[in-house]
Amino acid sequence: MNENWIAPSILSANFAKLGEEVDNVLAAGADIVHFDVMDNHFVPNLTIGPLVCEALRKHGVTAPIDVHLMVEPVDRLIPDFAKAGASIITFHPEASVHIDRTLQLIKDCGCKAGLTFNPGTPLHYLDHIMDKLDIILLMSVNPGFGGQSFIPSALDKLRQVRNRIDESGFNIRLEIDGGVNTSNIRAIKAAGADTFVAGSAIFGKPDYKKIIDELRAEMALAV
Ligand SMILES: O=C(CO)[C@@H](O)[C@H](O)COP(=O)(O)O
Ligand SMILES: [Fe+2]
Repeated sequence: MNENWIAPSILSANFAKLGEEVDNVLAAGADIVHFDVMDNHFVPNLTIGPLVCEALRKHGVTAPIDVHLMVEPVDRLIPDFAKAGASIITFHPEASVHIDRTLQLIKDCGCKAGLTFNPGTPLHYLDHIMDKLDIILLMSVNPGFGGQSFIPSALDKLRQVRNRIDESGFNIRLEIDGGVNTSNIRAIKAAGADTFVAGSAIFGKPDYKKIIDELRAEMALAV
């Protein structure tokens, strides 16, 4: 697997042919599948649940599925997503009453666990739980919709989290989600991200291999 992961957000895919869309982005060089779950309560939109995750597995998708839960409450969906084939499950601290318990639940279900931060969510939620994290997801848009513009303050937040990860000594991936495209991925990489969600930037283009190659080429220029 590549060191830096490109994670197409299927929120921007054509849902009428989702299996084919996922096959195509993976064949084009994507590393993992980013799966946005919205409940019209925690965020003002409604998307897909465990049945769709299971359907992708039954369709033959073997790549890691990165489930980004934007739901509240969060705990009762975790076993369902694990059974449906999720590989990584992240949730927002505001959606869990007991963050440590929710992280442990994800791990007990056999998945990699992560915490997701909205642009305005403080990083103190990282205190005391770094040892339970496999991934930290920083949102660079407010959650709920694809196709929004990258919020520049996310770059400083990325640098802060990169420092915290490096100082902790734990092996934790750092994922960025929202408004990622060829014009900003170099700065995002330089700020410390290693996992790059991109929805509209990839599914909005006719040639998935061309855009994924372009994203990787830009990323490689980061210093
Ligand atoms: O979680 C979310 C939105 O809430 C994201 O995963 C978006 O779906 C990313 O889409 P783009 O901003 O890349 O179009
Ligand atoms: Fe997402």
